[in-house]
Amino acid sequence: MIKVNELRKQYATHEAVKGISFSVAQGELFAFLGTNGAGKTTTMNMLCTLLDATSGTVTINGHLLGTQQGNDHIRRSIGVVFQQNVLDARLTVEENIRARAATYHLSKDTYMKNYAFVREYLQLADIEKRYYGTLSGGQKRRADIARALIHRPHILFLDEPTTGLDPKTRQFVWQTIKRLREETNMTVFLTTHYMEEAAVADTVIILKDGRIVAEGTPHTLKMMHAYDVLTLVFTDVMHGEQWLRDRQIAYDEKQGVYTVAVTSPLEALQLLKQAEPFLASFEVVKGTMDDVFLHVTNEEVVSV
Ligand SMILES: Nc1ncnc2c1ncn2[C@@H]1O[C@H](COP(=O)(O)OP(=O)(O)OP(=O)(O)O)[C@@H](O)[C@H]1O
Repeated sequence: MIKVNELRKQYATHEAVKGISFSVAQGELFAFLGTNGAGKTTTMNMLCTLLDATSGTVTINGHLLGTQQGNDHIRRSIGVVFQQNVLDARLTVEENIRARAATYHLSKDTYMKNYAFVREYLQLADIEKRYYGTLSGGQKRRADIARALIHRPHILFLDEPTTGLDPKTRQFVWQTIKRLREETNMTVFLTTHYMEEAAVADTVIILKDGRIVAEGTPHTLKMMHAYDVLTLVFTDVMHGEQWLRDRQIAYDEKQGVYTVAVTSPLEALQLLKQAEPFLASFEVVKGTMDDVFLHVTNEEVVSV
């Protein structure tokens, strides 16, 4: 659905995107992560035809970005939800969506059908007649997503869609995205700072200073860059410490709790079997996408 090759963006003296390449398959949930200022929004704006690339090639849904005709086709193929709310505060939600639909020259029948679709998916019944400017942040987000979907695009771009929302609204946004993907096979390109959102993506890319520093499934990234942690409390501390030292197991100790990094739950199990005679309690804590993010953004460039 999306193919990006050696994409670059130079702003005056600053190169914000430094030759990145990746592809996104149809129906994929693709998470684009990065430190502040890494170039996520710049990349997304280039893919959405809002910003000219300095160099590189991009095809979206088979259309080449950068030509008038290609950009027109791409705009019809994509829906975009921006970080900031972009609807007109003085119009109602339905008027905003209708105004958007007009830019795609949808027939009346198609508009009615598509409106019924977004009204149901985004639960607009209680807000469609209200002025956009009077809505809460969560209600605005529902309207923003409905507007992005009114022409039934194949690909939905979401730039930090849940930032600043309460947990219930975040959950609603996520359930809606999940449903859209399951029921319409929509491709979703997402930028986010919430690692738990990235953990459910099919593919994750992590950007730092305009370069890709990691790419893979959440599972492979966690295998490579996050450790599971085994915590141990010993009944017999002397014996426990001696056992760790004898086996040359690196550990941290805080207030009688010993922490050991393990590569898998199976390794934890093997250690637990050995330590069982002098063990009071234990816990295995799984590595997270947070660990991955911190690891790859604090260290040297890592290719996965
Ligand atoms: N119009 C512009 N002119 C000059 N520099 C810009 C412009 N827009 C962005 N930049 C710079 O380019 C870099 C990338 O910015 P961008 O907004 O793409 O990052 P981001 O990854 O989306 O960050 P954040 O997570 O903070 O939203 C930053 O250093 C930013 O200051």
